[in-house]
Amino acid sequence: MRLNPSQQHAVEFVTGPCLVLAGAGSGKTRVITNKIAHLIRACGYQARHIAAVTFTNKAAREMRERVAQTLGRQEARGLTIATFHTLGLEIIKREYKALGMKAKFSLFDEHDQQALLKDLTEQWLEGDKDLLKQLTSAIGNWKNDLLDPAQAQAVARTERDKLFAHCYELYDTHLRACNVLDFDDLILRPTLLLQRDADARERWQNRLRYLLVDEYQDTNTSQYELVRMLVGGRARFTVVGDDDQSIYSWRGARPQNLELLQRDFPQLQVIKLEQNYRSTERILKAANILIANNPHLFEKKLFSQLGYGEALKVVTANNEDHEAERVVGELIAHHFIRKTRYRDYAILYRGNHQSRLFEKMLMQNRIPYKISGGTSFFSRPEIKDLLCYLRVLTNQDDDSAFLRVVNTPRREIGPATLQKLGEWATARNKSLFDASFDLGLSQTLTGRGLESLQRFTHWMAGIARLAESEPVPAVRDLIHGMEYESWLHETSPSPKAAEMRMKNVDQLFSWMTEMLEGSDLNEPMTLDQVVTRFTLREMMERGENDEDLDQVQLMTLHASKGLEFPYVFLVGMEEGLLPHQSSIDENNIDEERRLAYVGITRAQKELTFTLCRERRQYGETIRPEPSRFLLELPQDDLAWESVRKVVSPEARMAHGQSRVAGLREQLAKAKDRGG
Ligand SMILES: Nc1ncnc2c1ncn2[C@@H]1O[C@H](COP(=O)(O)OP(=O)(O)OP(=O)(O)O)[C@@H](O)[C@H]1O
Ligand SMILES: [Mg+2]
Repeated sequence: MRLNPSQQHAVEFVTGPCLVLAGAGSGKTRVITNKIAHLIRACGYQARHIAAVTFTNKAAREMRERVAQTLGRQEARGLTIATFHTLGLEIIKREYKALGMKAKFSLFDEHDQQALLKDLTEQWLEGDKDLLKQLTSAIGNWKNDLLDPAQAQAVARTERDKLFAHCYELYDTHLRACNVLDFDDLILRPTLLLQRDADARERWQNRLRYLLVDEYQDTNTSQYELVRMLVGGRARFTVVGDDDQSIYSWRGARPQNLELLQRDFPQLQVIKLEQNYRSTERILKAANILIANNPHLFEKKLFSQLGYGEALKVVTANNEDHEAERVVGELIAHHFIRKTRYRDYAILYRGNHQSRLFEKMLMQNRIPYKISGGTSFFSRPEIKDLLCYLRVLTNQDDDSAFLRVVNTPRREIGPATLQKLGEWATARNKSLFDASFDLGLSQTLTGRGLESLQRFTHWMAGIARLAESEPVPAVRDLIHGMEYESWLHETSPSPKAAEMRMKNVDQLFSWMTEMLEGSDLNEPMTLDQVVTRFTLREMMERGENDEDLDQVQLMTLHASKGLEFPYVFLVGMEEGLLPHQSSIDENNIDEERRLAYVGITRAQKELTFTLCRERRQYGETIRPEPSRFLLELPQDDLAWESVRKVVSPEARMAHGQSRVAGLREQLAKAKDRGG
């Protein structure tokens, strides 16, 4: 792969510590992948002696692919390309004895961690959510700063911090006793081990002889220390980063680690890259002007030669439904007219909760999409449950859906009953649902099991009959009659969680209603069609290796780091969302500006911002101000869509319909042309 002279220099400098400090899209990640190949091909390193660390699993996967393309799978075998956390886990797995752990340990996710902390601190915090949150982040910060409970106690100043340090001690004791690790332990434990155990340190320095770190600006203290321990005095490493893209200070990331590096490794070679190969000049100019409003540790320049490019669009929507409609509408038209792939588009947002309506619009319009990072609506357990009910409703031969719903919520239909039903049905070549109506079934099944089973299937059959003529009331009866809400309350960790889940169920119901009855954008559909649409979506969620599929990419700004897309929609450009309200309150606008910078610099060819005039928030309708970042951009390069005042619902309907008709016409034309 081609490299410019500075990149070439960064790749070929292998005799000491190396820092590549450069702006977005300047080829830092490309330097890393090329350098891996160079180390193996030209410097005699074996692949198993090289480790490259990235920030997300997605980034690690991409890097593995890029390297495999250059080197081939054979030569790349044994190479470590991992996130900090998976590298930490790898060390722990091999060093469990030195760590004083048992071979079998388990990992706690955030959920487990919260539950344990809540139990342990009941007498002090009384389950107070805010305090629990503060405690969790205090413990996280101490761990990221490599402080054990005693050290935390020593640095605690306020009464609150002293109490928190005490809780940290209880928590730590508990984890150790149960042989459990939390997320932060994956870095903390190996780092402490390498600090104190010279043998272990030597083993790892011998094993990993060259270390490369991408997105270095987001390392925190413990991660930096892990790097320092792994590279040792030999200091054979390359780290690349951009202080303007530091967006994890809330997890303890310290851009000052860039300066520390210079202090700890005086022989550090610092290389700057100045050409951006990703974005049009206009996109890059906007990004540069925005980020110039932040204070800077390092001077950086960045230019592009990819042409000036199109103006950056700003779309003002009436509300968040309209925003999703506009984005998806634009995307479809653009896709057909320009004959692009769906994977060329990304919809980026500040918070996970913003994805929902975009999902809905994409799903309704049958556009394949993929949510990275957050949980998609369709992979939530309550939605899967309900989908299985709907599958049974529309296809009584669907045995696997039947098995999922027959005892959810619990109806005392046990495994023994189901097994006998299964044998009976198989022998007669019937579906489980049909077989449950057989009179002869009482020969093999008796008592409560049979009674509950038949009560269930009769009830479902009744709903299915109603669904043939009146699907909306039928589904309403279904949700009501299955007593799902009380089941959710029994099985959810908290009343709040149960409420959230029920809200999701209601949401699915309202989407279904809209699809069954038709809307501005969609013809009415049959229940079969709606269920098939949902099921397909849910199946796609389950696909693991779908990186290659042609899907629109949805993700948070945080998750988009390091990636690039030809066409980017940056949505929710409003005060309160981006910058986020909590950062406005804490006067932490610089970090939000870096987030916006990361978002803008993901775009290669075209960038569209959207914002809403009105937005629902905690049950109220608010009228947000446009994001200050929009106002900081060079206005000559922005194309603000002329503001239309569509007020009355009739006018809005008429407008919606004519727009959709226009869109349909455009699509038909595009198709005629062979699109
Ligand atoms: N010398 C080059 N010639 C042509 N294309 C290049 C060159 N260097 C990098 N690129 C391309 O430019 C794009 C950006 O590169 P890369 O992702 O490595 O940048 P980066 O500095 O890591 O960006 P970020 O800061 O967003 O992580 C990629 O598509 C890459 O293939
Ligand atoms: Mg990169």
